[in-house]
Amino acid sequence: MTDTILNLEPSLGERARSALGRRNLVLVGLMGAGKSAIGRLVAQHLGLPFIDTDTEIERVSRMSIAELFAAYGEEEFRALETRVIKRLLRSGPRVISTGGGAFINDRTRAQIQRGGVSVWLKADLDVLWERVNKRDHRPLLKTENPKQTLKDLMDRRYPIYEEADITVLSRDVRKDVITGEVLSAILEHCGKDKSA
Ligand SMILES: Nc1ncnc2c1ncn2[C@@H]1O[C@H](COP(=O)(O)OP(=O)(O)OP(=O)(O)O)[C@@H](O)[C@H]1O
Ligand SMILES: O=C(O)C1=C[C@@H](O)[C@@H](O)[C@H](O)C1
Ligand SMILES: [Mg+2]
Repeated sequence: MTDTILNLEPSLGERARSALGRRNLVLVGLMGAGKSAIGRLVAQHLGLPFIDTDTEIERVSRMSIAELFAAYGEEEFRALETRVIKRLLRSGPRVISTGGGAFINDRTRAQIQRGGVSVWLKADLDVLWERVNKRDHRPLLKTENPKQTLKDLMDRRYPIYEEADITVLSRDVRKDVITGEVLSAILEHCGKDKSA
């Protein structure tokens, strides 16, 4: 006789997965918001494959994002980003972490709104700056005053990220905490929880 009690309740991840159904989960937000880090953890809890669009673009082009910007310019990069995201959305469901500018592009945003549930990881300037200033591989931040550039991007982009289905505040707490908040928000947004 064992006194182990099996917990057969579905986990938060399982309930969120059920609520999501066939839809993709798409993380959007500025550089450093945590889209890649949190996206990967959320995908593990949902039991879905994870993909980062910047990584996928680098894989298909066999160039780094910085090289793509330098060789072809931002416009060509955006066109490639739109094509890659369209393909990923069609072959889901999966968790997709997008590059910081993806949701700002009208065509890409419309595709994301059709093919997935979008989550904006919103963060304030100091949190973002703390995270991005450690590395200098981001082409848009190669300016005289990168912190001011980040602030300008926030001013221009935050009204557009606001169109995402879900907003979660990304801040300096454990990644597990943000991951849990994303899963709870999926449950709430998607309404019915079929497995509960
Ligand atoms: N809640 C958190 N607490 C502490 N560090 C975090 C948290 N979330 C993310 N980070 C760290 O911040 C850095 C930036 O996160 P990440 O690369 O996931 O951002 P991103 O939104 O994907 O940025 P980009 O658009 O440039 O790809 C990483 O080093 C990551 O580990
Ligand atoms: O915010 C942006 O526009 C970008 C963010 C990165 O993820 C990359 O997609 C690229 O550096 C552009
Ligand atoms: Mg990323």
